[in-house]
Amino acid sequence: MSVDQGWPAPSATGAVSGRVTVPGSKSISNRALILAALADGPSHLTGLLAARDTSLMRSALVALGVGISESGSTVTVTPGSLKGPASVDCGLAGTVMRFVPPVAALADGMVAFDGDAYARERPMGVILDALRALGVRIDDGGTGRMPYTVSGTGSVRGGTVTLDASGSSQFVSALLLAGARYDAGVDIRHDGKPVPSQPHLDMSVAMLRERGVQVDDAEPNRWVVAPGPIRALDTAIEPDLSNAAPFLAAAVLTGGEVTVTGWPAETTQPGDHLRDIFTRFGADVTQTEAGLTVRGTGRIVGCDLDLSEVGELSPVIAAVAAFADGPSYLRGIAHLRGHETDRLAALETEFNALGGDVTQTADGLEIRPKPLRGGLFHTYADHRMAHAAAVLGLLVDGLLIENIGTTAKTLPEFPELWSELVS
Ligand SMILES: O=C(O)C1=C[C@@H](OP(=O)(O)O)[C@@H](O)[C@H](O)C1
Ligand SMILES: C=C(OP(=O)(O)O)C(=O)O
Repeated sequence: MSVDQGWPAPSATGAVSGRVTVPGSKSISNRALILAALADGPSHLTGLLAARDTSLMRSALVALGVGISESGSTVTVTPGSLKGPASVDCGLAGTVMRFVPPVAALADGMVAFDGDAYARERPMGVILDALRALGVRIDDGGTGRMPYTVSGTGSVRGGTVTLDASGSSQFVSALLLAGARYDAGVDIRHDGKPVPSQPHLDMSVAMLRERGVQVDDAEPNRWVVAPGPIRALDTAIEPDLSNAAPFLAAAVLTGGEVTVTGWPAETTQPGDHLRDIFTRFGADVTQTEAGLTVRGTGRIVGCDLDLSEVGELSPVIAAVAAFADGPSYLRGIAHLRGHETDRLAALETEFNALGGDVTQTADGLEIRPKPLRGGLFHTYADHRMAHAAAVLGLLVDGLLIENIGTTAKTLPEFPELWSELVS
């Protein structure tokens, strides 16, 4: 086995400026695939992300009996009768390991789930218990973790379920996406500390409503999905605004100007919060028909930010904060310990290994800027750790990113797009 010497992160020789087009949103793509698979007819999807997480989702749905074909840039999803036996590889994709079991519960037969080694560490018990409460047979050997099997009978009773989704919004989204197809629909009640990632919940609800599903989310911490058909819908997937973060950060840190094309005027994506976040760090942000433009002003202001709604942005935000004029406090992100890796521990360890001064708190990170030196930055199979490392590498000579290929989880083109923009 060859030893990974690390990918030399390009350093910025001046202000980084340019235009970037990022591919489709992971979160919208995987929701669109699930909803099309459960719909009342074929759906045509354009702009679907082609990356590891979406390819795992496609394979999972095909294994269950869904037809998926591709012609040019259009992916056609044709619902089929859902059947086991089948095996699903979840990789490290939260959207596959959480969103597919409620779909597999509708299949007739047994569906076995497994994934990457670290996927077994990611929290799963809440969604498995919720499915059990809705009448689904699940065997996880009593672990509450992967691997597990879902043994369906072709229908799910559904009804009311109470769960604690403070560990991940995906537990709620998973039930929302399939719930209309359950006999009694689903009435989800959250009981616990606040549910993170509100934009992702809004995304699930909005995408269901676009397909004619009745969802009542008027009461806090409760979502009621009426039973009924999910209408097929031809739709274009928005660019992934969270994956735009490192490119825009390059402008903030180098006093450059970067435009991300096709930024939607309205969206439920958490990445839209970057407009506000980068403004708070001191950048100029403008949105036009051409896209979103971020211009670095030469001043990077230390910030106190509650990132609970937009946790997936945290690694890149932490990298920007490492060069600010004062300390930054990132709060509300304890649930990042259950992401691709324990992101709070990973960011603390890797930034400090370069000479940084980062401390984990109970629910976030304190980042006190210090001069950083080069070295090998470990990425823990986490695409967003790689993005954070690339951002640091702009201003730190000799930074090597271990396993840059991990960016294929949601943006396989990252190394090329990054090199093109920075050099
Ligand atoms: O529903 C989704 O598509 C996602 C929800 C969020 O999960 P958590 O609520 O577990 O953070 C987010 O971090 C993840 O990248 C994608
Ligand atoms: C947390 C993330 O992914 P997942 O969908 O695997 O949970 C992420 O992309 O930052």
